[in-house]
Amino acid sequence: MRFLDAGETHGKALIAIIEGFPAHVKIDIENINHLLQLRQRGYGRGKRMEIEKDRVKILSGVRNSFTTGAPITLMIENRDYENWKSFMDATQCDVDTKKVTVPRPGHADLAGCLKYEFDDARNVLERASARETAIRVAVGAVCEELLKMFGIKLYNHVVEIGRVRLTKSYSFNDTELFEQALSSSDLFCIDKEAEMKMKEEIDIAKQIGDSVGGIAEVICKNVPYGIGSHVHWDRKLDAQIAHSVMSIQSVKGVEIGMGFEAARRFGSEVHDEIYYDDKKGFYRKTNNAGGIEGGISNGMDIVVRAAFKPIPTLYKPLKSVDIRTFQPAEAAVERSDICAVPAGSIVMRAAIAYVLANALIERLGGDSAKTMLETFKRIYNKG
Ligand SMILES: Cc1cc2nc3c(=O)[nH]c(=O)nc-3n(C[C@H](O)[C@H](O)[C@H](O)COP(=O)(O)O)c2cc1C
Ligand SMILES: C=C(O[C@@H]1CC(C(=O)O)=C[C@@H](OP(=O)(O)O)[C@H]1O)C(=O)O
Repeated sequence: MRFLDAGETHGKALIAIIEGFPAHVKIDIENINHLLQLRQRGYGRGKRMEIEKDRVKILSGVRNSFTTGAPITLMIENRDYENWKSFMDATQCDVDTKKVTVPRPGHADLAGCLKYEFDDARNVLERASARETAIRVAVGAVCEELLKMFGIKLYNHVVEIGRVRLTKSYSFNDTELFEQALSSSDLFCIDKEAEMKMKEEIDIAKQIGDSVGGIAEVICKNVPYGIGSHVHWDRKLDAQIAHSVMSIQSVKGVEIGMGFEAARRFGSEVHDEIYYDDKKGFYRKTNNAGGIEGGISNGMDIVVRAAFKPIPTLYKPLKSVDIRTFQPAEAAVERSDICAVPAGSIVMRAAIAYVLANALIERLGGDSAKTMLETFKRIYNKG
């Protein structure tokens, strides 16, 4: 399976084409829209989210709610396009107004202008923008529909905002807690006390014209052993997850399981010892590996964390240089999010869902989900 996406942040729409998705998967469009709405939420989002009401349109590959095996085309319209038409039209538009000539440190503006030879960062930021993550969430939501058929479920939540960490301990089996956090917390946080402090952190950033990042976690449950492979670098599941998650705008670090902490411990404190029971088969008492050993899922929960840097656009702008005059200037600012970690956690979930679906298709043979289910039952003795 593969997918391409296209679309500018203030353009007409975002589009994705998923190719190689199996037939016979039931697609509930409201499940996709639900995740799109969650991605729009989160304390610290800016004014743009008041304009957009993301809903997906399925243009191909699905008939009467079931996939046909043909390429699936997804589209999300940008409501804000109406306000930008005269600057964004493909054939004729005003390219001199809304020019961005003072690049924002931390955004793609300067590097993009240098590489693509522009004196207007608008040509870069329109595509670099995390608006693109809306369509990636739609792709991930379609993938989740396939994963659900095999009992695989993904949960996302926020564990740190700026200097504030989650203090409440939790088990990866606390799935109700994760679900509750999604429906009742506007930070997707399982800990009410930490959530209050996280909001304060965002409020402080807002008051002083700054921005703030954080860490989100995704837990994937019921992933069968044996997806991904040790045999080649680009087939390793942990590598594919890291690639997919790192490609999300503003992600600067990805951890699986114990992650960076493992580097600080002795081997005996890190590796999950192996036990065997006639009923359970092989099992572990710990999951520091985060469900992946040697690039292959080992049957434990897959646990991924990502570090999101603070948003680059600051209302109190950083120092920069005008790319036409080379004179010092303050970085550009129109409007911006202050914190996008909750939204980022949904994007992360989608990025991982795509990787897991792809690896499952490879493992089980992916033309028809019916055959996949039969193979699944045969290998794993289920059902
Ligand atoms: C959901 C989401 C929303 C974002 N919103 C903004 C924003 O409003 N303003 C901004 O400058 N950056 C925002 N970003 C981050 C930038 O898109 C990102 O930093 C930029 O594209 C440069 O890429 P890099 O951080 O991966 O190097 C957002 C990121 C995410 C994931
Ligand atoms: C539009 C989204 O996020 C945008 C990501 C973004 C950026 O620079 O990455 C900048 C902002 O866009 P604008 O400049 O139009 O206010 C965010 O709102 C979205 O998440 O759907």
